[in-house]
Amino acid sequence: MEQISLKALAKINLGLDVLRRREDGYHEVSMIMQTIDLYDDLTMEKTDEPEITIRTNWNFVPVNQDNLVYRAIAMLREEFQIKEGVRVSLQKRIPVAAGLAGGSSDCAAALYGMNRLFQLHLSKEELMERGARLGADVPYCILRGTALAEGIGEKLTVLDPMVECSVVIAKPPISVSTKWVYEHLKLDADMKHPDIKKQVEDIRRGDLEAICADMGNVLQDVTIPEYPVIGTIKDKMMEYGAVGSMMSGSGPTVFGIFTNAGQARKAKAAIKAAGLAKAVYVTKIFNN
Ligand SMILES: C[C@](O)(CO)[C@H](O)COP(=O)(O)OP(=O)(O)OC[C@H]1O[C@@H](n2ccc(N)nc2=O)[C@H](O)[C@@H]1O
Ligand SMILES: Nc1ncnc2c1ncn2[C@@H]1O[C@H](COP(=O)(O)OP(=O)(O)OP(=O)(O)O)[C@@H](O)[C@H]1O
Repeated sequence: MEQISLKALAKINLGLDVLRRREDGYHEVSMIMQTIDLYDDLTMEKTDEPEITIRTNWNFVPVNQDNLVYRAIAMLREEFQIKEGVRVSLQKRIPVAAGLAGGSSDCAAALYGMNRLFQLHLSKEELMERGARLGADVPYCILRGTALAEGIGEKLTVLDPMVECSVVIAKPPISVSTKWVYEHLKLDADMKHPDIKKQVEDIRRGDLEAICADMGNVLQDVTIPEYPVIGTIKDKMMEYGAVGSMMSGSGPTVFGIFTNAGQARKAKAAIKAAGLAKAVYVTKIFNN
């Protein structure tokens, strides 16, 4: 095989709790991860020249070692002493620095692609282990589907598949650094924690109303006061018939869960018309 084309899918967090801050600055979390049908296209091709080259449609996305795709390829090339180079074409669609794991998912796809292109015979678990070195969300992006993520996000338990539904994604025109959000989180006794265990049970029962009622993301305590537009988009989603709406990951993207695709399209139009976000998509849950 000389070339491979892959879909790098985005995720949302249906629940996100932070339990404690570790000595190294990372946080112990308990989160419910869900893949959605919004993706970047990644094509990887073997080359004789021993270089990694990345082309992308979005000029603000780095194409050097700052790109997680580059790091994934470099890591496996070194480990397996690969002489050939890799040419990558990356068609971005997932908003960047948005809380949708865009970079992490591209990275996961690159690890998967290297394994196939160079027949490295790594198992999924072995790929996930290597992914954890590049980012907390990368192992999940290799696993995909509905999962509980613990530890710093790398300890994964597969859950029952999430109820099929429409998902509206709206990214307001602000960039939020994940590091900054975690650093500004106040882990005190007043913090309201979502009940992740209960939400796991809601998913098992396939009860969409309950899943949405139990949604919670503690990182919103940091982002909403700083960027009130996040709260305004949530309100708009609810006004237009969402069963639930919340910020994904460290934000600023807000997602809305809809049982009716027509309502989802109307919510998208309303968010755009109100000038709350330009990057608005109607997509759906993606189960493996
Ligand atoms: C917000 C989420 O996207 C939710 O899924 C993840 O928790 C973040 O995952 P990620 O972007 O893959 O995170 P990394 O690239 O590994 O880390 C970025 C920064 O986020 C902070 N970070 C990340 C994960 C974690 N469990 N605790 C943290 O404190 C650290 O300051 C780190 O420097
Ligand atoms: N393949 C990539 N696509 C987009 N950005 C990337 C990529 N690789 C590295 N980056 C860098 O990573 C930063 C964060 O982008 P990314 O889209 O991964 O964030 P995110 O959606 O917040 O992810 P997460 O949900 O994991 O926090 C960007 O500022 C960008 O410069």
